[in-house]
Amino acid sequence: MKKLLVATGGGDCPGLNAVIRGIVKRASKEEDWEVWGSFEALNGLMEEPTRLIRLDKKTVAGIHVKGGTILGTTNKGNPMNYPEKQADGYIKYINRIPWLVDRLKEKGFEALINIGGDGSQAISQAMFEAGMPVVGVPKTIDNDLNSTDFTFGFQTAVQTASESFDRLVTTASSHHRVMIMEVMGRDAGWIALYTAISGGAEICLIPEIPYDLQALVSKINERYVDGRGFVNIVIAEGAKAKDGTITATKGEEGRHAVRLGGVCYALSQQLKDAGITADIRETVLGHTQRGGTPIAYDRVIASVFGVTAMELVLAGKYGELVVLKNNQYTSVPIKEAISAYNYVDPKGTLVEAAKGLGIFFGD
Ligand SMILES: Nc1ncnc2c1ncn2[C@@H]1O[C@H](COP(=O)(O)OP(=O)(O)O)[C@@H](O)[C@H]1O
Ligand SMILES: O=P(O)(O)OC[C@H]1O[C@](O)(COP(=O)(O)O)[C@@H](O)[C@@H]1O
Ligand SMILES: [Mg+2]
Repeated sequence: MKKLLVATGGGDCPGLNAVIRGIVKRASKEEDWEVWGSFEALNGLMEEPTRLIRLDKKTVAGIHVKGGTILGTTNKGNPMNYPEKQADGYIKYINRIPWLVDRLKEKGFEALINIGGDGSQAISQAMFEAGMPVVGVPKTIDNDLNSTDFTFGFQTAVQTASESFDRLVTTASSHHRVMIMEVMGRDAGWIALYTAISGGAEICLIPEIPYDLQALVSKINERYVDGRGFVNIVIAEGAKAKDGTITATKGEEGRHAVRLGGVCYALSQQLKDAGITADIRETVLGHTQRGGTPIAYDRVIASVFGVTAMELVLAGKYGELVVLKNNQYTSVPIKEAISAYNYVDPKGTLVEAAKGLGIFFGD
């Protein structure tokens, strides 16, 4: 029997279970492959005793509709830069990739499918370069991974954000308020842009287009006559004013350098300081965007990604990331996918179309 290990890394996202099920179902058609899962990314493999689980058709039955990941995940403790406490209490960062590859082989694994975003796929590439046969599957609600039309989880996050946006519109109009809704996305404005178009926002602020505060004030004032009117703003967590800075706190040890969040409060204060007298209310959607059951579109992408990833393993095509490119399921070298970040193009057709709909980007 050949053994395959599956891991889910980075932030969770709707559709992870559908990928796991796709891999297992496709593998079960083969007589010589056995699928195992590692708990909390590769922590399950790194720990002693290991925390690994045999995945068969029974284990994965019906899980494609469930949010989160049955394997659990982590976005800390990067094995490429692993925090190791020394005897004197000092934390030393070490590269555990060669050790991990040896460990996988020692446990009898012939291949690894690593499901994760840009951060996790950098780990996949490092393991591949260290001699491990790896296939990557792109996940993230942020859609910030290059080389794929979409990552699964993104459309579900947009759906959730869009439904919340609709609710904020009715209360904004009833109270003549300025509503600011903050969505996730790290350094990319994809969730904000799609939500703004879907919901019909007046203003959409994204990291790729730093906003001019005075222009925003004028736009808001245009919407008010004799103190009556309303404005709905969608702002991406990574957005910032021209000459301004991002709103973030220091990341925890061994994680991203910064933790984004709270930009809607910063914007609210900036608008008040700039003379906006209308009531302003702020909503941070936060992790509601990451939780819950995947919408049908994400279930389809995730399920097909799972099957495609297993087929790459069967074909011995390693170092590849499964992608959806021009509506075709295919793969690209992981190295290529992580070589660039997928930003919204400020001059692209989507932003232009949004402007055509009257959405203001603060530029
Ligand atoms: N297979 C893995 N084993 C251990 N840790 C992992 C693994 N995959 C991801 N991680 C952790 O998650 C981090 C990436 O998280 P993050 O950037 O939030 O997610 P994403 O991979 O979706 O971009 C990595 O830097 C690492 O700390
Ligand atoms: O759950 P945490 O650690 O607070 O992370 C929040 C971050 O994770 C995300 O939800 C998803 O990012 P990843 O896909 O890179 O994990 C970001 O949109 C957000 O900035
Ligand atoms: Mg990421």
